[in-house]
Amino acid sequence: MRFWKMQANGNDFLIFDFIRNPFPPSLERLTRLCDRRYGVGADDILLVSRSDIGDVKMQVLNPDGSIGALCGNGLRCVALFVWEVLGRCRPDAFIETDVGVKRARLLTSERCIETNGLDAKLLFHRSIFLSGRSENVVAVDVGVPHAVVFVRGLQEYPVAQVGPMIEHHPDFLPQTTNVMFVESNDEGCLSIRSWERGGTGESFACGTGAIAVAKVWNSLGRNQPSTPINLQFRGGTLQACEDNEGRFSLIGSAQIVFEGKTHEVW
Ligand SMILES: N[C@@H](CCC[C@H](N)C(=O)O)C(=O)O
Repeated sequence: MRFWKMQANGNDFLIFDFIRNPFPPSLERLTRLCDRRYGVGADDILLVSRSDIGDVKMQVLNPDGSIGALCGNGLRCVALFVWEVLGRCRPDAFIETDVGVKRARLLTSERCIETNGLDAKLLFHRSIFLSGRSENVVAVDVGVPHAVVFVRGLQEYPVAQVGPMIEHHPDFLPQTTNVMFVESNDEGCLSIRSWERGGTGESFACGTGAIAVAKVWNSLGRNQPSTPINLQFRGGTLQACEDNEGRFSLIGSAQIVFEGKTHEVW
């Protein structure tokens, strides 16, 4: 089966075209391809299928087989797929997700893609206790759940240890949560390391995570809504901006890395 390996700010995906492939393999077989040694390697699988209300529908499949209702970086990859692979007209793409139709727009001057209409809702702010430490966490719903944690010494922070503890913490039940570890410098610039739920682990960027952090930062009065915020991830910078109605736009890059075909006995 054909697939497209894509990346958006280092958050990498395998895209499968369920529009032109009438006999897709099982989801279990697809997720095995996320493995970086036994498969192709990807943070998530993105399934592109027909939509009655948008250009295409995007479904997000995590490496452990769970479903994500939205993927901020994935939206830009699917928009590029709609333009480059499906050959639809630019500069807009309307992508159906489990949390509504999102618009993507090519910004030719910057070779970037902007997505719009992304909602973020603050849920709770509390201290949570983990083995031997406690962290202040702000929970934000961006279609998928996020926990935003401000830390010091981000580059040395034990993301791989603390990430899974917060991901599976009982305060987030019945769901698990993505976790954004954030450090602000003296000038108010925000650096983020993202821990993604569902078997992904630490990723190089997270689009919905960028919006969660921007929402918290605006709600703390550290930035005026309608003023764009730059969020520095390991995989590069994403720009988020909240409009008057509290909805976000997100700007970042996306790229098709290569096209492949799985072996018949895979
Ligand atoms: N694994 C996430 C969905 C993917 C989030 C993504 N990387 C993004 O850019 O927003 C989940 O199941 O919540």
